[in-house]
Amino acid sequence: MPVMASPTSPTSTLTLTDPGVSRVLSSLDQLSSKAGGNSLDLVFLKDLLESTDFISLLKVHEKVTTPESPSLDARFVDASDLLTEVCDELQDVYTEDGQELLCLLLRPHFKALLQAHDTIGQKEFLPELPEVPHEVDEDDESAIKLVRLVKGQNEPLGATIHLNEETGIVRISRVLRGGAADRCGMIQVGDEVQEVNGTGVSGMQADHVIKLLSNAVGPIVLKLVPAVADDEEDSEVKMRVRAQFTYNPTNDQSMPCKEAGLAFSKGDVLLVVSMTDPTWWQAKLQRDPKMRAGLIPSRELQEKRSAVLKASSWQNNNTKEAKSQRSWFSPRLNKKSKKNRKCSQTEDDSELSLTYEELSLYHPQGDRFRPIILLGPLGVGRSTLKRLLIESNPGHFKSPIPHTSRPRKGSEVNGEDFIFISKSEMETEIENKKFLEYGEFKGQYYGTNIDQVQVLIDQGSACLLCPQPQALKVLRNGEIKPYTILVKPPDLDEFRETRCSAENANDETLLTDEEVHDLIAAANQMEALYAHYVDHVITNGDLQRTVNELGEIIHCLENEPQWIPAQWLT
Ligand SMILES: Nc1ncnc2c1ncn2[C@@H]1O[C@H](COP(=O)(O)OP(=O)(O)OP(=O)(O)O)[C@@H](O)[C@H]1O
Repeated sequence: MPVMASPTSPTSTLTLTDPGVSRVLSSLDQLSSKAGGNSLDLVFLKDLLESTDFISLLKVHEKVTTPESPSLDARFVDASDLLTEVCDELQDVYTEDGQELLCLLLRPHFKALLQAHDTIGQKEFLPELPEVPHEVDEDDESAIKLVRLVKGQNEPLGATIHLNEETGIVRISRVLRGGAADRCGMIQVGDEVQEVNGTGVSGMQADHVIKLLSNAVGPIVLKLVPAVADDEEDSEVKMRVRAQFTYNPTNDQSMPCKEAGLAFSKGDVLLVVSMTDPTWWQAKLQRDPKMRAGLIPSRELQEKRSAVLKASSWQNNNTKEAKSQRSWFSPRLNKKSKKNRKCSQTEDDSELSLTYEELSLYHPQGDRFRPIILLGPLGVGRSTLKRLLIESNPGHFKSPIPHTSRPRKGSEVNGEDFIFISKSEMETEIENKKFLEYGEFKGQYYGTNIDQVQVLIDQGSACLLCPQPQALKVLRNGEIKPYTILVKPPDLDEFRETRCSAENANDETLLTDEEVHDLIAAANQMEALYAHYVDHVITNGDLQRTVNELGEIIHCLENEPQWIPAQWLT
């Protein structure tokens, strides 16, 4: 039997072929002549580079890294059969050596070894990935990426998809950590899936696409249109959250390093880049993603702090009662209001644990539009803006039909002007918290029922609402998915200028300077309290400009993906 030379054996015939190492050796020679051949370090290094161990390692490295290196396929995979044949032959050889060899070959360990060799030799360890097609549709202007990944037989793809029923577009909606899709590192949330192993998925039923993906085994080629990246930093973002509180690290006694803290305001969207420390997360502000990450209290820490705050405010119940009855109107405007508006929900935010609200990407659904809430103090102009939007596109924008307990008048049509129900029915619905808000006028109820909002969503209209802020608690859920715009008044000068030049301007509509100051203060206070529910803030100065701005915001809302509370999508 041939005896293999050990790599360290002095009889080894290995020679150095690596040009890089040869260059280093020749420069060592030059150095050693300059150093007079005395430097021990140089001698040591030269010996090391010329040692057979090192040269063997280099050869191994070269083999592994050379793409053209011979494949690792087994030469033959029938060693067990060969063994049987050899043993048969040896039965007839009666020499001592022949019998000794037969004994050796018949040993169960040897047989098992050859069986193992054959089994491994038949396995395909390097999966044959299908060729990425060269021909790309030249008419298709969108950039595409072809992702090849290998998934085990019972292994899920590790990504969820979302089918837009209107457009038939299938997108990646989640990539699960550590799954096959995540490991390949090329699949992002929002990518549009065009083909799976050459089969087009556009227009396919969602369950067919899921089946196609989950049934595919081994190598899979996905043709994807990359999602439009929000920012370059996206890949390092672990979670996107909206802050429900304002934070200033300089006032935080337990912050380990105040300079490393990140200040943010209620409503700011934060990109959390590290959550490894259970007490202090690292985050950036979405509006300034290029800045370095700073420390923020983790959700766990903030929940504890918020529980302590809640306990102390609970002792002061009377103050809370006063807050829940807060009026968003200056006294004169309040008197002008015909109805005394109330909300089904009167809890204050102090009831909530104010930490972070996790956000997920939501893709517009085509024919289901998110209702738009115009928030703002009375007199800022929300009804006017709502009316102008409806006039601009009456087939699209709608306002829910209000309910009333008062009797129908002459030409009024039930279900068009109002939904007429009895007082007791209305009281039951109020009890059941079905009204976003309701009011009493001359002993009769008027109110907006949440079901009417749902009716508009289901019929494919863009529902416009101008409720009091307390109604947000009824509206903000996964069924309704509202988009909230805070309408603020401009400063006193611009307010004067724009309101005086309005077509309907008269002594009744024009506010005194004091009332404008009250209005501005009420808007600021509303922003301070509800910023974490607000998606956009606009200033209602010039009327036409504000209507145009609203139109643009709503156009984006209906056509572009948006970040919404993650729990609305579960
Ligand atoms: N941008 C604007 N320029 C000029 N006048 C405006 C503007 N916006 C609103 N107005 C006028 O201000 C007055 C108050 O507006 P509006 O009634 O729409 O306020 P509101 O906040 O909706 O209050 P309410 O809840 O009572 O309807 C109206 O006379 C309206 O015509």
